[in-house]
Amino acid sequence: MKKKVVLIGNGMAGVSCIEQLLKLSPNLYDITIFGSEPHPNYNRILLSSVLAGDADMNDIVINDWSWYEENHITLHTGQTVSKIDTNRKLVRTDGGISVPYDELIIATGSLPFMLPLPGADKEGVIAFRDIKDCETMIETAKKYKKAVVIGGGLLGLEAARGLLNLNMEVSVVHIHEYVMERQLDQTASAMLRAELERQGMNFLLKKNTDSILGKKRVTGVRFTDGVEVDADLVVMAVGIRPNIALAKNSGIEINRGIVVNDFLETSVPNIYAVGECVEHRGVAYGLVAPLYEQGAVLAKRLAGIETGGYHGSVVSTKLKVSGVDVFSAGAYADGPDTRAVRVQDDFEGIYKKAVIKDGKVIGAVLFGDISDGSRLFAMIRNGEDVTGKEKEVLLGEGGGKAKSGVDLVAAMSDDEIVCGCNGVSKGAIVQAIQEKGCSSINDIKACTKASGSCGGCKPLVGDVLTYVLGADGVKSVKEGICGCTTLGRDEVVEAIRSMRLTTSKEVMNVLEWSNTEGCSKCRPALNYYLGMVWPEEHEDERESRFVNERNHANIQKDGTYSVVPRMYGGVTTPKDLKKIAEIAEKYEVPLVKVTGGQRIDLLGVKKEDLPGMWADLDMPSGYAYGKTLRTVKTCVGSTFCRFGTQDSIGMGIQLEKRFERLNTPAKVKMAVSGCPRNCAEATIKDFGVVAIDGGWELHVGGNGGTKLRGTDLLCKVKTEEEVLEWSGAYLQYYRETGKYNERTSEWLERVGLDTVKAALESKEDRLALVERIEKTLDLMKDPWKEIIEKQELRKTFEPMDTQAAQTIL
Ligand SMILES: Cc1cc2nc3c(=O)[nH]c(=O)nc-3n(C[C@H](O)[C@H](O)[C@H](O)COP(=O)(O)OP(=O)(O)OC[C@H]3O[C@@H](n4cnc5c(N)ncnc54)[C@H](O)[C@@H]3O)c2cc1C
Ligand SMILES: NC(=O)c1ccc[n+]([C@@H]2O[C@H](COP(=O)([O-])OP(=O)(O)OC[C@H]3O[C@@H](n4cnc5c(N)ncnc54)[C@H](O)[C@@H]3O)[C@@H](O)[C@H]2O)c1
Ligand code: SF4
Ligand code: FES
Repeated sequence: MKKKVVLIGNGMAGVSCIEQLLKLSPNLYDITIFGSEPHPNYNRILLSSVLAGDADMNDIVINDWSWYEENHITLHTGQTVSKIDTNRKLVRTDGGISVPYDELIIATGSLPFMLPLPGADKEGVIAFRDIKDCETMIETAKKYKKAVVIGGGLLGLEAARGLLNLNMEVSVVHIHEYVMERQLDQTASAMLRAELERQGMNFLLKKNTDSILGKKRVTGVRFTDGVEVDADLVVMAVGIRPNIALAKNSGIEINRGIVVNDFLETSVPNIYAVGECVEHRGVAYGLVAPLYEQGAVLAKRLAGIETGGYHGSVVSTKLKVSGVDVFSAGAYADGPDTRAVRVQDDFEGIYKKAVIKDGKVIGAVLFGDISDGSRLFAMIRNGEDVTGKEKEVLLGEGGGKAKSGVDLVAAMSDDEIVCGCNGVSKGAIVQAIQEKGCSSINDIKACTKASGSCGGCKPLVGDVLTYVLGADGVKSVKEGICGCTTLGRDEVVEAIRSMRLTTSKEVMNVLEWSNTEGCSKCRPALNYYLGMVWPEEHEDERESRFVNERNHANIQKDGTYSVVPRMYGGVTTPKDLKKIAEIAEKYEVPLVKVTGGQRIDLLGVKKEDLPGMWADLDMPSGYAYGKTLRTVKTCVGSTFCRFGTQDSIGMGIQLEKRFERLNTPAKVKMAVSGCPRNCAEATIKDFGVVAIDGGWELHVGGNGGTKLRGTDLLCKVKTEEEVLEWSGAYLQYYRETGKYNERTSEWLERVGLDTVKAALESKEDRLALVERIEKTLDLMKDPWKEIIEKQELRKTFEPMDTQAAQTIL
């Protein structure tokens, strides 16, 4: 009869150990696994990517249900082991299941540390540890606006970025002056904070939380200095504690974690422990790479294969926030007996530091350019002597660094881990290249999962490829528009054009999307690109749009909507005002507000009231919700103002009537000022028109939002017809070359003003662009009218549908 091995904890470390064991000795044991969570084994690391919208829950499963079946593993999910009877060698769960073991592995992970604050038990106060927490945040963001993340470490910052992507306002509360102080020095930390602030994160530094405010649900946070901030959601990310209660109650020796020796043996015979619950040589790890190393040693031990044991790990980390490159490894802090080589380039926003002690690199911090990360990490782990060539560690000699990445790969043993997040060794990657024909980082990702999580090992995976195939044999890697494809925006649009693809399904099939359903990132993008290339042939895929664009109204924090009717150029009439007032009364609208774009906003409307209200209003949609032309703001201009040189109202109305309903990569705002005093603030708009003597100045690429940008002058023209021609050509060029979700301010910086000017310079080119934009504009219909008229669309606004509609994305 086979011996019985039982694993407590269906998480990353324990299951990885079982995977290794199955590889070494597939038939040695009867295997039983218990997991408290109701899911099969998944990649916890990627919860940050799910929250940020870069991955779906399906993408993060490491071993699905069938894997357990195929390997004859008995899996009990939703079962927490509550007792280990070490005398009778039995485990018992809270659900009443009792199973005997010959060998027992405890891999219960960690518990998030929840600050024991008054009010911490209120609704809306959560940790970020598992799928449930991630789902709670996604759901909360649909209804609420303000999030406070307590803790500016890796987890807190990744949670904050995800919540920003979910359109929440996010404040990060940190107890120290510098965020990520456990991984970064002050210079790198300050650079990181500046970048995250630019992305829209708000920081409350040197703040100690005193209490959580609110009745049943959280409404705010108070600090010990008396300051209070509003909060609809509080995420605590202030560290973790090894989950040791079960071991403790079973008489197993614990300290901070479950104490193990180099062979992962606990104080009780036949009981082992791996993962975050473990304390080895006084260290409890909180990153997966060491846990995989522990698992590999334990697997050998259980398989009866000789092993030198586990001797501890040096760790490296990379923050998984898009647009930010931060890397930290080893002992990064300066000490009395350390010296450092530093490179700082304020122009490019790059900072690199290698800490050296006794001739060896013992730690590194990189910001802005982390391409040296894996090379430095290998040097730290190998303990290579760099005496006399310390500067070359970062600066290189004659262009080359002390040792190239490929040299370092050559010196690595096959067992050494290249991808810490997924536990992939150099040997496994070499095998995938030699036996499965992998020749790019993406091939390796598909075959072995290496580089698929934090991405920090990409340079090292690249070095392994170069080491095996030579520089010419490696296919270059590019980032796809989302995790479902390796194709970039231009390639996808080109394929849509040349292969005449007209639906998202076709694109995903023909271009071999890895996830055949797409994800929340690519689905709306494809819908836009298809509509842009094939305005007549492509049928708008309503289900691919975000909730606001599906419902043609802006969802508010309490789940109600706001209604903004179109008012061309910000001009209204007493008749329309009376009508709006009556409708506001009829539907008991709680708030009527004039917007920044000179429109009237009716806030707090129930979803089921929307179609009726639109019908009563009988006005076009103001599109206050869409990736389209929002408003054309105007000043009073020459009609009334004594400084006005041109009719800015008339010009604004013409522009708005012409481009309303146009789908654009991101929202577009316009303004027209009647003279250079610029009362309509045209120079912070996507397209701003400013009247001058004898003509108009056309300004482009402005943005008054979080990433403030003043416009660039595109050109000066004389007539209103020219304004319409240039604006049409400009918008169409943006539509055809912009990335989905890219505002004109970002697009202009990417493609360059000179490129745009060159594209619009000749009248012939302008007219061709105008002809294409007109073709699209001719097809646009008012969405409110359409919903009022079509019963099947109207139905989706009935109360029963609310839940179903909201779970689509
Ligand atoms: C959002 C997020 C992002 C992260 N990003 C990174 C990253 O980029 N890089 C990195 O290296 N690390 C990262 N980490 C940390 C990494 O996920 C952990 O180090 C790793 O998951 C720990 O593995 P483990 O198996 O020890 O514990 P876990 O993965 O927590 O697994 C333990 C499992 O045991 C179950 N369990 C506990 N007690 C019992 C019981 N009595 N009976 C049955 N089941 C039980 C738990 O429910 C859990 O499912 C991240 C963590 C989070 C939360
Ligand atoms: N990219 C990655 O590698 C990654 C991402 C997420 C999580 N993780 C891991 O998950 C675990 C949990 O992450 P974490 O960031 O919670 O842990 P952490 O211990 O790394 O950071 C917690 C942070 O919270 C701060 N803090 C403590 N008390 C506070 C208070 N009262 N108010 C405000 N700030 C306070 C600390 O100064 C610290 O910087 C860690 O092991 C981490 O390594 C890793
Ligand atoms: S921009 Fe000039 S024309 Fe327009 S309101 Fe201001 S001062 Fe008058
Ligand atoms: S180390 Fe994170 S993906 Fe490889």
